Formats: sequence, structure tokens, C-alpha cells
Amino acid sequence: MTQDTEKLQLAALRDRIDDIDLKIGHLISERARCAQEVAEVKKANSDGSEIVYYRPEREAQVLRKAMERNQGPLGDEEMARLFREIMSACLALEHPIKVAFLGPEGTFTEQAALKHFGHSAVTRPMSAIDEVFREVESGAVQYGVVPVENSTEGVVNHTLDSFMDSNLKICGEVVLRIHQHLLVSEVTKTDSITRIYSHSQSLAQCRKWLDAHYPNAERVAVNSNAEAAKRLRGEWNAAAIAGEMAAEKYGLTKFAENIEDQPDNSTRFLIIGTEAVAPSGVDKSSVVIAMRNEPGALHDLLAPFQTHKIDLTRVETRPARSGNWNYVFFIDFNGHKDDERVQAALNEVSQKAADIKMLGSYPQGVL
Ligand SMILES: C=C(O[C@@H]1C=C(C(=O)O)C=C[C@H]1O)C(=O)O
Repeated sequence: MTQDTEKLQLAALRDRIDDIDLKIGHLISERARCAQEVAEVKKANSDGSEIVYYRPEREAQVLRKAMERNQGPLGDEEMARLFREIMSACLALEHPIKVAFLGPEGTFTEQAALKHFGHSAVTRPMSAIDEVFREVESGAVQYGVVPVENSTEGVVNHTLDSFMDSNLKICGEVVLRIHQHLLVSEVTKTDSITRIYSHSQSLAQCRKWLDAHYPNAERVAVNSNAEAAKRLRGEWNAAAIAGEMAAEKYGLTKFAENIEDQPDNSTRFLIIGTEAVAPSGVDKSSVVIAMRNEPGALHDLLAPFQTHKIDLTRVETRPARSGNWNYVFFIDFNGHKDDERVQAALNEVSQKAADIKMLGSYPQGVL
């Protein structure tokens, strides 16, 4: 009797779900047709220059709205992730977007690219950060994704250096929680692991765990975590440290999970492209500023931001490669380059700076 009631109740609920899915399906198709029309309008009004289909500022607004109006029971991020995928599919209908990322397949950077653009983007692995820059510069892809800073290990210097030689712009940022796992293959003898492969950043992020659990294993730094995962093939005495995607892509087992020393370990990635991005309402900007080696240079650099009440979110120093100045600062702050306050501050800085280069204004990461 109770089994019958359960069956009836479930059947009724499943009928309701089928009805709802039907409506969702129709609505998604209607949305996709609208996106196609957007593409038609863009084409009809084109002045002959290349049409820009992907609009980072609009996408950020759509995702923020999805989160703001969400009443549960799904979490805000979960809701936004669903909309992320719907938009990704709609954009692919307008124009398939091609994205280069720091590879090989299975890296955290690939995960960041998919988190930012959704799974309808066509992603291409590159073997080095400067290759990602070159691929975008050559026009082979429209966008690139590169890591820029990790909460445990700090800045990715290759990325900052690549910006010094490039005219590409930053069009977005994405932050990824990084979980590291100790991976083994089916041939690994787990009680005789004497070598552990990983990227140097990941080895550093798991230093204490390794000291505690594998104090005598040789730590071998390789080009990427995915490369580390690949190296395991046929080595019975080796393990790799890498993320979930690498484990899945290379068919490895998690022998120990979440072994990063800091529980809030996260990495920030930048989206690079050729187009400047319009304000989305909640934006960040990045600039490189070269100062002469004079007393008070750092004060001269920072004071205008304080005067105009602009929050700095990061200040990074790199050795300058030219003889004209000594310091180069990479500065991130809240605000868009079109904001009056930002323009006023940058104007004041430029009077004291040897050189100033705007790397881009872009929507603050939503997901
Ligand atoms: C539809 C547009 O084009 C693209 C697709 C979007 C969407 O599906 O909502 C949003 C921004 C663009 O990346 C648009 O510009 O509005």
C-alpha cells in the first residue's frame, strides 16, 4: 500500500518535472534565437571591421543578475553556472569562440578557461605562457587564458613579463579554488613511492604535506601538472600531484585528496584579448607603471590613488629591463578606465612616471 502511494507520488512529481523541462527547453531555444538575432543586428551594422560577438561586460551582468534574483533552493553560484553554460551555447551559435590556454590538456588553466567561457568554447592547449600570448596576437584564437597569481605561492612572473612585450589587453579574470591530489596509476606500488612529479608551484603548495608523508621521496618539478600525470605511465615507484581534471584525463586514481597546505588555496587567471571592454558596473583595471629611481617615487606613484579614493587590490614589483628606470610596478585597482576618478588618478601618476601602460579594464570575476 505505502509502496503504491510512493510510486504514485513519484510519478506525479516526474510528470511535473517533464512539464517544466518542456518549458525550459522552449525558453532556452527562444533565448538562443534572440542571440542569433543579436548576431544579425551586429552584422547589419558592421562598418567592415571585424565584428565582436563576445561581450565580457554583458556576460558578467547576466551572471550577476542570475545570482541577485536567485531565491534558492539552488545556491547563487550554482544558478550562475547554469546560466554560464546557456550563454556559452548561445554565443557558440552566434560565433564559435576560440580560446588558447596554458596546456597541456588537464591543467588548472584549462579548468579556468571552461569556467570562464563555458563548455561550448573551443579550447586549444599551448605549451608555454608566451605561446598563449602569440596565439592571440596572431589572430589564430580570439582569447587566451594564463595564470597570474596563486594565494599560496604568489605571482606568476612569466605572465607579468609577457605583458611588458605585448599589446594585448586584459579582458577578464577568473579565480579558481585549487585542490591538489596525490595521483597514482594502476602499476604504482603505493608503498614504495620514491619520486613525486608536479609543477614547482604545486610542489610548493603541498610542501608541508610532502614533508610529513613523503619526506624521502624525490620531488621532480616538471612543466605542468598534466605533464606530471603523463610521466607516471610505466613508472611503478612514482606518483604525481595534480588536479581533478588531470586525474580524469589521464585515467589516474586519487591516492590522497586535497593535500594542499592552505585550505583556501586559489589561483587567479587572466583572460587576454585584443579588444578593450566597456564598463560592466563592477570592474577592475590593471596598469604597468615605470618610475624613475628618485626619492619618493613609490609615494608619488601611490598618492594619486589615495587622493581619488581608488582601492588598490594588488601591487607587484618587477625588475625593469630598460636602463631608463629602475622600478616597474604592476598595479590592480577597483574601477574602470572610463571612470572620471580613475582618469584623474592616472593623469596625476603619469606626470611623475617614466612610462605608464594600461593593460585593461575588465569585469570583476563573477564565478
Ligand atoms: C547575445 C549577445 O552576444 C553574446 C551572448 C550573450 C548571451 O547569450 O547572453 C551575451 C553577450 C555576448 O557574449 C549580446 O551581445 O547580447
